[in-house]
Amino acid sequence: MRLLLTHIHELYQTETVHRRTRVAGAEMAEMPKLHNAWLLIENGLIHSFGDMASMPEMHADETIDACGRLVLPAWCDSHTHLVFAAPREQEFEYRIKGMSYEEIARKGGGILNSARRLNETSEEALYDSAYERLLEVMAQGTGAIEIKSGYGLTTESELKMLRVIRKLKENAPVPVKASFLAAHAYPLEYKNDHEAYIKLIIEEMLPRVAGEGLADYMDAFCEEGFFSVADTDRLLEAGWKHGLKPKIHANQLHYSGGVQVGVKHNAVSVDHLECVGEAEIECLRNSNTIPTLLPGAAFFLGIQYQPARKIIDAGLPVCLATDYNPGTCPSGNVPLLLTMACTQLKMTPEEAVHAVTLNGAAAMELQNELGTIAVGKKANLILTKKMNSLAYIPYDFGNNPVHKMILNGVLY
Ligand SMILES: N=CN[C@@H](CCC(=O)O)C(=O)O
Ligand SMILES: [Zn+2]
Repeated sequence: MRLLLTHIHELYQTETVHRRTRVAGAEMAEMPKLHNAWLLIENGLIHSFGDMASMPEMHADETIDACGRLVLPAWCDSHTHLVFAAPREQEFEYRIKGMSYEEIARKGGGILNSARRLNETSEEALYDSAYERLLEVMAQGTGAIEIKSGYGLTTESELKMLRVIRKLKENAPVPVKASFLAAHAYPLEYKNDHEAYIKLIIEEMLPRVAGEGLADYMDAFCEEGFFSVADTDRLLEAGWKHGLKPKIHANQLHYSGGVQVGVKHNAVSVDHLECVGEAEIECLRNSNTIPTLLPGAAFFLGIQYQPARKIIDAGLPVCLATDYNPGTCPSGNVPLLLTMACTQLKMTPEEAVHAVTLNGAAAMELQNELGTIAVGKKANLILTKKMNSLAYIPYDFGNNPVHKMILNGVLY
């Protein structure tokens, strides 16, 4: 099956000779592109592309005139909690009236509230609602996604969540990565015995999760009032023993030491990063760990935004992800995330798009398959509505830039 796109107004993120695995620092502002371009897809992969002026004669099963439209790699959303049982709009109201996220959590709300609801919900119902959400975000441009467990908090419920994610992996037309996040909150029955819950995760849950091949990554919410640096240290070490690389929640609410413990364990990414100073930046500079920023959660909680400029100006890569979850960011809308990144984090449109394409792919270790327009990569692409430039996507806020999605070379 060959699909040909012609007269593409701008084709973004093109790579020819030089293949990049991530983009960092000043390079993030430079977005390679071709004007008035063509692109040929064969059997789900990018076959070739170039200038219309030098387009060779070729056969295609279907040809689309992309005049006036942009083509770019689909978004790679590397941090979500897409599987959940119920929304939490009541906590949203509590916060409007002045309660903080941590206060709500201490009273048994927040993550524990989601865990209660998930325990009462069947695997089938969880799958159906998650699949619906996945279809929604795919229609907004998402072409690869990471999904966490962490609303189970018992062995059976964590396994249930991870099986739902596995089923999504099997059935969705986009790559899905799974992270094991039993260390999301201490269940009430372990409130005064943290050691017993850590033991349960390490000795009972992890061997089963790894044994069934249910997770790609080990996650933990390293934060004051949640999992300490010492807890996280043990959990990440145990994850590695079962072949799970770390990818963790760090420095959302405090300068918690989460970045340092993540880097110590060679985490693929450390995510959130509202609280980042010189020590965290220095630590990241000497690592391969990708700083992943989740401005949607900062927006929705009304807390400080992540210092993206400081991180990029230090020569580091920045990845952006939605954090789609029922508590702190009930939205998986990447175009809206791009607007926040530009208006609040002061990232340029090019930096922001790099952060959710190549760097998003890298934060899921999919940089060799996705994230740029390169020969042999998977054809998961966005064909936009008519627009002039990349900047129009974050500028046109609240609106969906997608005209058609191309996933595995198939039009949606
Ligand atoms: N910060 C921790 N975990 C989620 C929120 C989970 C929840 O409140 O349900 C997050 O990434 O923001
Ligand atoms: Zn999260």
